[in-house]
Amino acid sequence: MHFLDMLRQAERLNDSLLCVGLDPDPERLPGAWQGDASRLFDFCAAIVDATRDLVIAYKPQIAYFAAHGAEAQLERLIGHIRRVAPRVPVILDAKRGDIGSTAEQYAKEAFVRYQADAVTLSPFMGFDSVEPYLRYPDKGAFLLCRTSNPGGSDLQNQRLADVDGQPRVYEHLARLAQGPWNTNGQLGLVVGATYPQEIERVRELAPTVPLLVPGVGAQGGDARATVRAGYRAEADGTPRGLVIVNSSRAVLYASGGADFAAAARAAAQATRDELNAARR
Ligand SMILES: O=C(O)c1cc(=O)[nH]c(=O)n1[C@@H]1O[C@H](COP(=O)(O)O)[C@@H](O)[C@H]1O
Repeated sequence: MHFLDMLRQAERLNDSLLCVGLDPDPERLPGAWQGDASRLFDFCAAIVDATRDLVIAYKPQIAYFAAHGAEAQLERLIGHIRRVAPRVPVILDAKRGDIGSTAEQYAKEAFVRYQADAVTLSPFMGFDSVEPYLRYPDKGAFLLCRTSNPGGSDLQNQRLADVDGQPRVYEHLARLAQGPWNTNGQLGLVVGATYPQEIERVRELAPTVPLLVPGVGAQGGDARATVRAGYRAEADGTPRGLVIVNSSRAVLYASGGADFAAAARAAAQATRDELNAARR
């Protein structure tokens, strides 16, 4: 199934725009697991079990596993998501971006090794660094566009003097992702919840691509403003412009105690409801 169809299906199934980010920091694991990197799978699997009917997607961040030599736990975790939430897509947050021949290897890593449904990419090196991912016709690729961190504006907000209308870098990128780069409808864009006005601008320039929006919860982004700026429904209620709103730490570490999974569920439910309230 094409990644976009999978997203739409999960959105309907769980009535949700919430993506739970799986960023397990050993130092923040609950109770006796604290500091034990062999428990990353156990922790994340418990979070998935507690939230699987509340989410449009899961987004494991590869660095949290690779930093601890825990890639096998990431593979196991994605297998676990397949078993307990087979209709929820997995976005591998890898933020890759390299020349074509190396990108071929990264694409294989994301889509063959980890069996992810989509990946995050830095578009800084241009279209030939993105194209190898598009050779997997059912998979998605989210290009960093206007990121949630303050330093995102250092480059992304600069104007391009040589392009018609002198757009900002992120505006130019939104146009490319909606048009010439989106050869098979596989592209999405990453826009931070911390900048709702820029989400609105990206949605204007890229009316139909899915937007992955991190930054609610721990980074303080506004959930309602995010949905109002980025979500677009068709007349029959079918989403035309989807937003996938990620929250990681605010869900994962809602409690540091034995009730961590129940607390994660409550946090996820509250965020899902807040997002839904904004689109109705
Ligand atoms: O690509 C991303 O997912 C991403 C882009 C961005 O602009 N900002 C951003 O925070 N992220 C990721 O989204 C997650 C945010 O985590 P929390 O701030 O804990 O919700 C982390 O995994 C970040 O790496």
